[in-house]
Amino acid sequence: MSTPQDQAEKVIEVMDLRKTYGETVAVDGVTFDIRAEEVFALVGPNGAGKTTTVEMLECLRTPTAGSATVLGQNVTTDARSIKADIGVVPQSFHTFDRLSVRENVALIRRLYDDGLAVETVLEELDLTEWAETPFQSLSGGLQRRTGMAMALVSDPAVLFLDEPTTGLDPDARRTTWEQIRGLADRGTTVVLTTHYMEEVERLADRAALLLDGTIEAIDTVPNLIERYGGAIKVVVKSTGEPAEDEVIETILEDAASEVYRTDTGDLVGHFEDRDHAQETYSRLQEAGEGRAIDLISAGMEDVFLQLAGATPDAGGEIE
Ligand SMILES: Nc1ncnc2c1ncn2[C@@H]1O[C@H](COP(=O)(O)OP(=O)(O)OP(=O)(O)O)[C@@H](O)[C@H]1O
Repeated sequence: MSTPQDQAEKVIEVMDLRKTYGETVAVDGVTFDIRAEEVFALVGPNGAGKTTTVEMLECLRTPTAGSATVLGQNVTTDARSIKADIGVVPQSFHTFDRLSVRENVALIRRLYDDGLAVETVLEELDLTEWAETPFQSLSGGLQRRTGMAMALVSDPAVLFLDEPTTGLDPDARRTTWEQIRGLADRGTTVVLTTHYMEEVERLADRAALLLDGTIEAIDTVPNLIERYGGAIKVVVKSTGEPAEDEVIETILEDAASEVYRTDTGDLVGHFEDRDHAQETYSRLQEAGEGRAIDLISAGMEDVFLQLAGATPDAGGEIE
């Protein structure tokens, strides 16, 4: 049965795309599509093939085999016109470091016949206050934001962001998420690569998990979590007095599909059903009289753990 989402306009269509560098298979035959106005995340640890995949879509690398279209145009034969229609913010990008934010954005604007007014883009990304500041004097977060402004001033239908918040502090990361979400809400299709699972949960409509050049799973974020995230957990923190846990333990034993005690003495119950977990959590709170009890939902970290056997650290490594 086709759903409304299936019928949404496909902005990018990828068929059995492959890229090898000598003996190294970087992308091993991936097939997926990206729909209009969604935020689509390619996730995976270092070396999974995320950058190579998007660089083929950005027409920066030639596929070894397979095919891909961006806005109906072929990445191998229509590179010039695709490049004119997309915006790209790589992890590191070229600017004139001594020129101001406004001057850098204006320089890019001049390369295009059509596009947005420089001031509009600066406002959209909350950069007006920094417009006169030389690029080299900006914080990492503002430099990244200037890169986004430079990519957006041509008014692209699709924006590619390579690890948009790597190296940013939590505040700058949250601001970036809000701005990216805002762009998608106003009609830009956003394709991003990341190894931050929280970023995927906060930002992405759909995600594809890449491992060793192949797609292990692809779906909406809630569907991925429901399918691969595993149990919802209710955790009753230890008081150091196991005798105090009798009533609590009985409630958990009766309700949960599995109950165990951690090394630190916390009691953990697993639930498949959210409502059942919530109801048990409420009963435990009543019975526990002020005991610390947590209801922990599954998330993308759990999805990654399930599919890759480990979660990536801040640097994207999973060893
Ligand atoms: N120019 C290149 N020449 C040779 N091998 C390459 C080249 N670029 C990437 N690779 C290899 O291809 C594989 C996929 O790399 P890619 O950069 O696409 O992964 P990634 O998921 O984007 O990783 P990261 O998060 O580190 O950017 C890796 O084994 C990498 O070493």
